[in-house]
Amino acid sequence: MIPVSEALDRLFDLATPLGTECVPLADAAGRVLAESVIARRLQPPFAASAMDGYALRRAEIATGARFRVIGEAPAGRAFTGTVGPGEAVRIFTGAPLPEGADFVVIQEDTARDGEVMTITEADLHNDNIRPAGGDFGPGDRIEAPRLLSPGDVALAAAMNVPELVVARRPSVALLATGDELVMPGEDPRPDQIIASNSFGLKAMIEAAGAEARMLPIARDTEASLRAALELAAGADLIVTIGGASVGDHDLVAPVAGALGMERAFYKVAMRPGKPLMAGRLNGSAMVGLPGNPVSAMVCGHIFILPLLRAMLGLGRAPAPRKTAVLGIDVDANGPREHYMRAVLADGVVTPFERQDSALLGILSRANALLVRPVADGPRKAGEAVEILPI
Ligand SMILES: Nc1nc2c(c(=O)[nH]1)N[C@H]1C(S)=C(S)[C@@H](COP(=O)(O)OP(=O)(O)OC[C@H]3O[C@@H](n4cnc5c(N)ncnc54)[C@H](O)[C@@H]3O)O[C@H]1N2
Ligand code: MOO
Repeated sequence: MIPVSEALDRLFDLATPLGTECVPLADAAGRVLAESVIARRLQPPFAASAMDGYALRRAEIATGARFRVIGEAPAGRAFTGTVGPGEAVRIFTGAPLPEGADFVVIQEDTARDGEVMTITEADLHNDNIRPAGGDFGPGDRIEAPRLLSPGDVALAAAMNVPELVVARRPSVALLATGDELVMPGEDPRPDQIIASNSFGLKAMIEAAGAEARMLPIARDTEASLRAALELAAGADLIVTIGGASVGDHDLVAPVAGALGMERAFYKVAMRPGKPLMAGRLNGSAMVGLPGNPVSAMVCGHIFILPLLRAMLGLGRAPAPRKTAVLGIDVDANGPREHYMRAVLADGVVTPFERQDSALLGILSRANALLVRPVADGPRKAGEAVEILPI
């Protein structure tokens, strides 16, 4: 068994760069920016009114002061004249500030009677003007690499950049193994169960910006497993599920080995997830997940997601952790790092009593993993601990 951090390092070594592609802005959110975006314009391109009101000269503002309204400036149509002494232009949010004006009085502080506007309350705190270039200017950048948020996409649009260069999505082949498995919706025999892991992992992998392809379930024979692994050829990452342990029907390691898998590691000091393996098979990275449903999903959080982020160019970093306050006393931990299914509420983390790695009901109710380091002593409620939001 090797420590989780060492397994992760060896896994990152399997990540090869994916190359890039160009996508329209409308499809860019959630992708990883591969080339920095460079603004092509000034924003705002002119000094603009931030409010609906009247543009005029600051020096003339006083309660009761009267102005002649000489024109209108809606957004998208500039007033082309100049505002002189005693004059104001009716202006709307987003419109260019007319020549001669250096202040916008909001309409709530005015009264209007025909062509005459009177200031009912002089408030000089805010000129209500957005300066030209106050947001960004030509050459300003959104730096790559970066997971594009909806806000980033809006910024790139405002920068007048219609297409972005992003990392290609990693392709992941998901291969469930086991004679006991049938697909959801099928009619299982009394000694069979429903294959659930590939569905949870597909959801997790696709949320991370990769493409997951579910292969047909491989049966517990060398021929079936070999045939399924051949179908996975060409994937950036092959993820097998189950058949990783030491039983007579656990064939993933021997079959992958016979097909030429170069092993990076097998067995990690973690709980759940001990029989995890990884390596390289015919140019693809390969991870063999344990079959227990919670083990597979926890290994997904701890290994698959960081690996995908590394492949996407986001760097070699473990799943981000946070600190929380322990809600109950917990016993000492053993020789494997323990990821306990837990509920995090208002900064307090409370692990479930039952931690069997077959319990998907508990995983579904959990929103965090409480991380217990190797050989950690007993901990009391109220102590600070590390957690991983899931
Ligand atoms: N003698 C030992 N036995 C076991 C050890 C050990 O060290 N010595 N390790 C245990 C641990 S820890 C785990 S985890 C499991 C992992 O076993 P496998 O990876 O070989 O997984 P399977 O035996 O194929 O399946 C385990 C369990 O999970 C169910 N399963 C498998 N695939 C799926 C799927 N796609 N969807 C839903 N459920 C699935 C399977 O039916 C079994 O119940 O080994 C322990 N044993
Ligand atoms: O490590 Mo197994 O993955 O505990 O259930």
